Amino acid sequence: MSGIFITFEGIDGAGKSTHVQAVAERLRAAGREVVLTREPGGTALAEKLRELVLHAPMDALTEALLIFAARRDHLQQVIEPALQAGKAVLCDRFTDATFAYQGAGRGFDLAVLAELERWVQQGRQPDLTLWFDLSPEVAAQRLAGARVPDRFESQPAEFFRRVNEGYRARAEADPARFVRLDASGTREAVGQAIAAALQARGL
Ligand SMILES: Nc1ncnc2c1ncn2[C@@H]1O[C@H](COP(=O)(O)OP(=O)(O)O)[C@@H](O)[C@H]1O
Ligand SMILES: Cc1cn([C@H]2C[C@H](O)[C@@H](COP(=O)(O)OP(=O)(O)O)O2)c(=O)[nH]c1=O
Repeated sequence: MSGIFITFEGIDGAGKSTHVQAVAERLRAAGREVVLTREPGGTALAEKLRELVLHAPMDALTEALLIFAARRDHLQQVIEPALQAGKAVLCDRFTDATFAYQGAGRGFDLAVLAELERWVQQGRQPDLTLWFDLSPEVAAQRLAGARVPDRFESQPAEFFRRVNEGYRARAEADPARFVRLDASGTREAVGQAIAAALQARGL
């Protein structure tokens, strides 16, 4: 069985974590070995970088470099070996998040991000990206009281509107890879849309 790389994307509170497990169970039931991971993070080194990125003040280039450094380690230590071994890798966020948060959200140079993407990923892209498209207002309502906000979650709604539009631009640039989910529906409706998308790809 060949490996498959699926990423989950969307603004904070869009519902990604809620659905990762169900996708894992579906793939396991179909006989696949599944690796569940996340970014920034997924290795000991990348989790240390995650702590810094989420909590230490820094400028935009430093932030982008740390995120891509974490990604490089994650790809080499976890993602690539799992894919070579024929496993399914489910990753809560990947490079589309960098284009959406650092690029569209913070206004960092997209051309520099594209160059870092090329260096770090050497052509590796997810096979499928599930984009949970949700308005910042609904996401904020869902998150209210749910958890302590990190450096990103404490941003104003306008920031998340830009981030969501950043995701839209990435999805429009690569429609074959992306599935846009209307994340404003019930958990059941979103789950059904995900199941349909997986089924359409023979998963
Ligand atoms: N379709 C939905 N309708 C209402 N609440 C939801 C829905 N999906 C998720 N939630 C809730 O919204 C919050 C954020 O969801 P979560 O999956 O943690 O988002 P993310 O991982 O994208 O940040 C959680 O409290 C979750 O239980
Ligand atoms: C992967 C990635 C995440 N982020 C941000 C988005 C999130 O606010 C934060 C952590 O993501 P996430 O794992 O979704 O946090 P949580 O488990 O609290 O939902 O990192 C970036 O800014 N750029 C990136 O490239």
